[in-house]
Amino acid sequence: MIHCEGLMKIYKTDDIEVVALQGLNLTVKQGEMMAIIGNSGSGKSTLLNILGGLDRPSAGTALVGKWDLLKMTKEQLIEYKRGTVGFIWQNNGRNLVPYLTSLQNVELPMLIQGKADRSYAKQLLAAVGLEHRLGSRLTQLSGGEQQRVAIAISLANRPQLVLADEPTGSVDSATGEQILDIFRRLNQDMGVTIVIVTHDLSVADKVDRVIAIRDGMTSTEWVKRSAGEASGDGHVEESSQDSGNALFGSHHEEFVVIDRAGRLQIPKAYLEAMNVSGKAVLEFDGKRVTIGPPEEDAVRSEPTET
Ligand SMILES: Nc1ncnc2c1ncn2[C@@H]1O[C@H](COP(=O)(O)OP(=O)(O)OP(=O)(O)O)[C@@H](O)[C@H]1O
Repeated sequence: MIHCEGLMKIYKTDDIEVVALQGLNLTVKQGEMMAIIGNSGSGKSTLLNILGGLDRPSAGTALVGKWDLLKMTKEQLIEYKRGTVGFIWQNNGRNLVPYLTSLQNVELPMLIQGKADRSYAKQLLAAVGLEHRLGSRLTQLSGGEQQRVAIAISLANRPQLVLADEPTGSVDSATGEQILDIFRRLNQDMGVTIVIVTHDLSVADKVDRVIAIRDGMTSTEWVKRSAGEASGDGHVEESSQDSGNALFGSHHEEFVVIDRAGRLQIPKAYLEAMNVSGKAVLEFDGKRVTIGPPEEDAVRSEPTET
């Protein structure tokens, strides 16, 4: 469904250039529900905006379904935004028209497309548990209910892909959980691919896969283990918070992402602990690669006896 390779985004202002994505690789399968996490400024929103057709990539490959996001014309971009992809923002104001009812809000994108379908709009509101609030104006709905209307709106034009930017960011944790359960149901029932960008680590339990972005590149990936695997021998390797292993415990298997050119990101904490900067020594024993400081640095960093 999504294939990004070597994706670059450079923002140019008068006198500076900001490299927001620097060769990012990402593949998302059709029908997958996954999350992207990362520190502030790591490039999550930039990636989501590119996938949503709201921003243009600078270079690389970005394919979504049949669309090539680097080569699309303006007209194709409009068609893509209306028909292929649905977007949910943290800030409801961007999703919803406050003086319309829930039902009118869901019908609006259909009308813009010239494809009014009241019964499908009702069906979507029922799917998010709001069949009893069809005629309510948005001001009469709670934050969580408004977010559910936003989910129904994102599905109005039957997109194959839904992108959600911090969908649980402005609701309490119980409501956040409900929203994620709705996503999961829609993902299973309608087969829609869902990509969630979030700071909320509890999202990990609700998705198939979590990918971390660091400095504009995908760095680490956690894949949810099946119930049998998770209970296995219960052995979980401990490592620093920065590597992320401690984030999701034994329910997820952690992988480092290696791009086609063989590049990977080593967590800063590991490099500092090894006293490695600039260059390192790699050893391969036929099965595993070990990385360490160059010999003279290793000797220098060893404690001296007195
Ligand atoms: N329109 C823009 N013009 C210039 N720089 C930008 C622009 N948008 C984002 N950036 C920069 O690109 C980098 C990535 O920003 P981005 O918003 O994608 O990060 P993020 O991971 O979504 O952060 P947050 O979690 O805080 O939303 C940051 O250094 C940011 O300052």
